[in-house]
Amino acid sequence: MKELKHLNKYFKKYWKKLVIGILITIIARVFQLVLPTYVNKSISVLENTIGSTLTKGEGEDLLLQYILIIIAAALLSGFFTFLMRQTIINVSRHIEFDLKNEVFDHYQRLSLSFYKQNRTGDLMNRISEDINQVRLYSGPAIMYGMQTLTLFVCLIPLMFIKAPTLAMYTLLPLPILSVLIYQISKVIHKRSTVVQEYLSSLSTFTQEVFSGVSVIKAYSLEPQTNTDIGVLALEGKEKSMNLAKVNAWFFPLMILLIGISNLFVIYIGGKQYINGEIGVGLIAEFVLYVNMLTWPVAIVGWLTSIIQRAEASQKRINAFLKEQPSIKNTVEERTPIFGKIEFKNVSFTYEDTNITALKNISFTIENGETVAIIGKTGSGKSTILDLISRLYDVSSGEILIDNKPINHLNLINLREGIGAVPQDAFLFSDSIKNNIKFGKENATDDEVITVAKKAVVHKNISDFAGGYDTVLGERGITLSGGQKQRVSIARALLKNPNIYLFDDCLSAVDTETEEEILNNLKTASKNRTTLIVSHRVSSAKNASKILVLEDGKLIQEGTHKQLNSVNGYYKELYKNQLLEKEN
Ligand SMILES: Nc1ncnc2c1ncn2[C@@H]1O[C@H](COP(=O)(O)OP(=O)(O)OP(=O)(O)O)[C@@H](O)[C@H]1O
Repeated sequence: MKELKHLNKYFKKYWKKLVIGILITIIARVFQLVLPTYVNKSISVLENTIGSTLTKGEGEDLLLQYILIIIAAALLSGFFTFLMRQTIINVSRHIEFDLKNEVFDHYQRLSLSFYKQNRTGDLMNRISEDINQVRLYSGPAIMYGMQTLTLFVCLIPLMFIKAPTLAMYTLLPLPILSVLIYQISKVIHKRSTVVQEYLSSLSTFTQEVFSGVSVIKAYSLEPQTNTDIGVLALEGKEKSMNLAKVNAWFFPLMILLIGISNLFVIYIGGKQYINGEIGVGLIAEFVLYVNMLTWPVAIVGWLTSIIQRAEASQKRINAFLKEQPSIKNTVEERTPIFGKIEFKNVSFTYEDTNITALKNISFTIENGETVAIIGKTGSGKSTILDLISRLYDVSSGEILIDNKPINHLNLINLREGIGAVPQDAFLFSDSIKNNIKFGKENATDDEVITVAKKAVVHKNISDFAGGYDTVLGERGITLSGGQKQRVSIARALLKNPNIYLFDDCLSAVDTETEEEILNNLKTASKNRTTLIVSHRVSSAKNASKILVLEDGKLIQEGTHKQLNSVNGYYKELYKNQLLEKEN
């Protein structure tokens, strides 16, 4: 129950509704108790009418009266049962909603490294399936628990008062039932955890298949994918069958033990009736009690299993809630940024792979300067941009923005001041307009069109039947790689930040369009610090400074002219790219 303490704050929040719900549960059960007593009384009326203690008319009147009482009590019990669900189950839905929001908010606060370390399927499972298990505890478990408790407290003493010997024999098999159900529930819990884990890996697998469907089709991997899913499905079938086998014991066992209890009532009650110790109506009353008690007794075992499952699920949820973002905003006051960037002996190692992506890098970019970063693939270019956005913190050395250590800046202001265009542009399943407006929610249509023109994508967008309202992604059209990159550039331009980070975002456009965009960027990013990561010299040559990286080290630094005048990586690259162009 240690893990479930996390829910106490929600129980406190909804305590009024919960208390009302519990009171209603008690009232509903008390009305239910009327039925057996009045069935007993009705049978006694029949006995007395046949035995001529009552006249036929009196008997019929009393019978009608009792039947009306039974109907009224049943209606009232039904009404309160309805109210009980409306309150307690409602509370559990509120708790589910709050917990989902809490987990989602927390997910959003966590750093990029958390997402690299955990599978998407697992993140989704904890926020959906695990929270659902917890909901069963916070609603149905409380409701059935209260029902059971009320029945036990009211019914068992009542039975002992009415017929102690009969009560003892009747109740004898019920603890056995409870223990058996508990044991079965334990096995059910174990096996359903296995099924749950399997479902989690199945959803991760299918999600990956659907996301990578174009690769699967391009490589004709459908048969292999089918075989893989077939193997997974078979494994799932076996696990579900194991669960079904143990589930199958649940109801037969219950019916067997109710049967035994009923036999006791009829046999022991019958003997007591023959001896004149009790009336025949009491036997009927006790048969009804047995049936009323069976489900609550079984539920004791079931509740234990629900609580265990909820505990396990809450443990998984708490594990993520305890995760602290590795990048934290420790500065409350606003620190708008202007654009000077300085790297001082910066080294950076990715914790998960232990790859040292940057080794002792130092450079300064003045406010409003345009700098290009060039280097072989994997040389650490994107890592430099990620460190400027503080997606990661340096392992050693220091980054200064406007002469202040980067971690002394308000993280939100820092990121607000940066317009980043990543290498693999990500667009949401929404209209093109909204995708661009992601950079500035309240932008006008004219502003959107202006930046789209600067990113040289306006014509492409206008050619679509839906224009800027064309929906992208799963629900709509797919843009080409170059179009995506340009929409992504338009998004950053709309933000109008003080620092632009363009990560190889012109790689999928032809050189003419590249030239046009670069010219537009020159005016758009005037007086804005701009970093352009590229493999092409054409993107870099006009920068006021070019940084050349190799294997995480800064091997050359200077203008196009300077670097071209000395032998080295840059001159070689320029020569090769010129040759390529001529050919
Ligand atoms: N999130 C990550 N986790 C672990 N290692 C990473 C991560 N991102 C990059 N790396 C590793 O760090 C090194 C530098 O990667 P980086 O992406 O900075 O290179 P790059 O110069 O931008 O390459 P490219 O030109 O191919 O984009 C590579 O060896 C890469 O495998």
